[in-house]
Amino acid sequence: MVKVLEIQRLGKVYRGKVPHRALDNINFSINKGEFVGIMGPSGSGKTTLLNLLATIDEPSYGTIFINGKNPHSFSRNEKAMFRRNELGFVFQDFNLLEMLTVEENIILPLALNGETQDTMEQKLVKVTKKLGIEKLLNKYTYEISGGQLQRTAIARAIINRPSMILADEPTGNLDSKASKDVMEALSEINRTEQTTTFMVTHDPVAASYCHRIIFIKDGKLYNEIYQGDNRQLFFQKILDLLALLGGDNHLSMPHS
Ligand SMILES: Nc1ncnc2c1ncn2[C@@H]1O[C@H](COP(=O)(O)OP(=O)(O)OP(=O)(O)O)[C@@H](O)[C@H]1O
Repeated sequence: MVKVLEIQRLGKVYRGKVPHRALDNINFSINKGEFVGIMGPSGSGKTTLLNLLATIDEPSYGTIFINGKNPHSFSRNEKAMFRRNELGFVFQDFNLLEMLTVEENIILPLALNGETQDTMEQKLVKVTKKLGIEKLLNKYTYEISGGQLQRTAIARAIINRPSMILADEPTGNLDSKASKDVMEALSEINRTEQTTTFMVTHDPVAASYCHRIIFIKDGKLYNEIYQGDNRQLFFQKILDLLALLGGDNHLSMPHS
């Protein structure tokens, strides 16, 4: 198994009048092609962990290897290149640019890398077909629905074929129908492209699409569970663990 992510003894202490240990001795790894979710109560350290993986914040101790590289040992410019080439980001509020069309938003990472018009066109066609948004290319972001916005953001995240997608509450701003569309799109991409995906979520239905969920509490690993082949049972296990954790769970059932 190729490890795309390896986290060793990772810790983060926020310095302040009263220092706060937001992450404490975290160890885990993610294999190529895995779809892993992270859940935990508010304040448990999920965003902190995501920020460290995204290289926008520095660990206090421990190491992170992504694709065998330790991006925290890089210079500022190298980190920016690393983010652009190795990571794809999907956010709760989409982070698309309003003054650009769907097409322009999606090809932005390629344009920044100086790719040719032909290459951009080829990659655009492939990725937008996969996400079922090929008819929306000339629309502006205010002309499309939440689910379509998130599928556009996913297209932008994967067009460079990153080593890993980091998704931060990708269904947080969506109704249940759009959430289902987005989670099915992420699953399909994970399955067909072997895109390793790491997702923070509070939503147990979204989480039930993952192969594995890691639970954290007070900055420490608490438990992890695997989907197996029964998503309904996995969903129930997620609810049970959230109840144990004292997490906020939505008591809706997964869509079949
Ligand atoms: N910049 C900061 N300075 C000091 N403390 C911080 C900072 N950022 C986060 N914290 C603290 O670290 C802990 C973990 O926060 P974090 O945002 O990672 O939690 P979370 O699991 O993402 O929460 P939520 O689900 O509410 O988004 C919290 O107690 C928070 O108050």
